[in-house]
Amino acid sequence: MLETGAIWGLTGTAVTSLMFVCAMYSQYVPQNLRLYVGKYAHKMFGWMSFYVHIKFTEYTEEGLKRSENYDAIRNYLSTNSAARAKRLKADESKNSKSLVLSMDDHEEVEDVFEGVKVTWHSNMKVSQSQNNYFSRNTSDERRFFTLTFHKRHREMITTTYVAHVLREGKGIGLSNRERKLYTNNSSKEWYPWSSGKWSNVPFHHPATFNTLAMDPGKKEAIKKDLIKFSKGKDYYNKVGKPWKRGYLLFGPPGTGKSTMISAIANFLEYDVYDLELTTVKDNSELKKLLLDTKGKSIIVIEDIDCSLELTGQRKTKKEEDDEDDDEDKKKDVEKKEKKEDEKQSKVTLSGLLNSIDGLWSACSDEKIIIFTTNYVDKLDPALIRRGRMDNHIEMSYCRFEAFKVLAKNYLEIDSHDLYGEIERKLGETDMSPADVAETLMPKSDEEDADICIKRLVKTLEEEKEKAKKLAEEEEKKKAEKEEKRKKKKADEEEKKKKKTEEEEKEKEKEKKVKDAGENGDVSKENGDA
Ligand SMILES: Nc1ncnc2c1ncn2[C@@H]1O[C@H](COP(=O)(O)OP(=O)(O)OP(=O)(O)O)[C@@H](O)[C@H]1O
Ligand SMILES: [Mg+2]
Repeated sequence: MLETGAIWGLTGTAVTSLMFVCAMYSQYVPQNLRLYVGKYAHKMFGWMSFYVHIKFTEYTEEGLKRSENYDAIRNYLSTNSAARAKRLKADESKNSKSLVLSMDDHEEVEDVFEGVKVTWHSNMKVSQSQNNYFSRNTSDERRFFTLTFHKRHREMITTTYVAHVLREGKGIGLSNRERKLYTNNSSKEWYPWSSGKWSNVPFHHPATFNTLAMDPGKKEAIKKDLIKFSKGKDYYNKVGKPWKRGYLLFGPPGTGKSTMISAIANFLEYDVYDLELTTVKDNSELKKLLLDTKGKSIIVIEDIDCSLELTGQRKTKKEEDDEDDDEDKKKDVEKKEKKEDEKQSKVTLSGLLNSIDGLWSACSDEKIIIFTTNYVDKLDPALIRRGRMDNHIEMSYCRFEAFKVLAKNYLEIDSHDLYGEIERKLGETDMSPADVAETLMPKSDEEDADICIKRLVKTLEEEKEKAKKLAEEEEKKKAEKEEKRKKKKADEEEKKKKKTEEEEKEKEKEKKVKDAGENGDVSKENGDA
């Protein structure tokens, strides 16, 4: 029986000999031969082994683009199996809103799927590469996951399991990602090395459907519509419709159109693309911008009536207003308008419609497009027809139901003695939720809910008075205008009458002269005779 000391001695000798053989092998055997031996040794082990290995690399073949599959697997493992790993790595990814804990390099975890056990290894290989620019060697860390399983499960693992891991991992990545607010750059900045067509910042708007003040029934209907849309991938496929939905938000200023967009983005966890049409040069630029948007996003065009000359009606209105002005003034306005038109983008209504339709038919990703406007009547019907803008939502002045939400948000109260009076007054006055919210907000620590509610009652009274005065002034102006119009008409008729009289007089005069001439001729003829 060997003693412990002797065993250690023998082991040490064996290890030293092995190291010596390895050193000799790499020193004296040519590299080509080593590669050859390595290749066949690998093949032989493959034949003998019962296990299959699949490698998923961090970067794609070209080495430039990060592999989406690698990230999906990392997400999957960090949620499902990484808790079992002994060493974890905390990644503070640029696009992730929280820390991602994943397996550290050279760790291994097991996963079980439909009763089959598989093993995931996380590997890291350092390769030396020549940096041409500085003519020096740099080391390059390449990471990859290896999936190992018994070869009798090959069919199930390569199809069902891998698809399951990628799908789950992508889903986890989406819910974990930091959402973005994108704004379009002018085409002068569209370089690959700069921010490209869109610049982005993290999207952190706190608005939610809970804080949005509007009719509860309407709010629920919108939420249901959004849920149905976001889960409707198969349904849209089945009916042959691109997976998109258009919303038109209209209403007076300060009624919560922009707030609603943020609430929708937070509800669905979508990115927001805020498209500023006035910086888009032409229709083709618009198309490129829209095609460069990702799925699970909302594309917003705010104040669509101001972004483009979309309607003929607006001109008509201007013409009506200009009716009373004198010619010089009219010419000045026309000149100014022409200059502004030249400065504006060349995007046209048909260009916008084509881009929207073309975009959706080209890429059927999960996208919502939202237009907002203060004047829905001014929009061309082609722009807002169903199919393009499927859901028309009116954001209205603050009524009692909306007020209750604001009072709960801003003052944390559900009732007050003055609620009855407020309900009546809100029905008589058109005050926007933005104004009500501002009045309700405590302006100092000393102000409590009671003070703020009383201030609102007072403001509502003032607003009612103001509206009354405004209506009276409007009425007066209208009457004056009507008077002016009637006077103008009477003057014109008087002028016309005078002109007709003068013309008649002139005609009579001419007739007399003619008659006199004819009589003169006749008497002359008679005299001659
Ligand atoms: N319905 C609402 N619910 C909650 N807050 C609101 C609502 N409407 C307005 N507000 C408050 O008023 C502010 C202005 O509202 P918002 O910008 O959404 O109005 P808008 O309809 O987009 O106005 P505009 O037509 O001028 O763009 C918001 O920051 C929000 O605090
Ligand atoms: Mg707005």
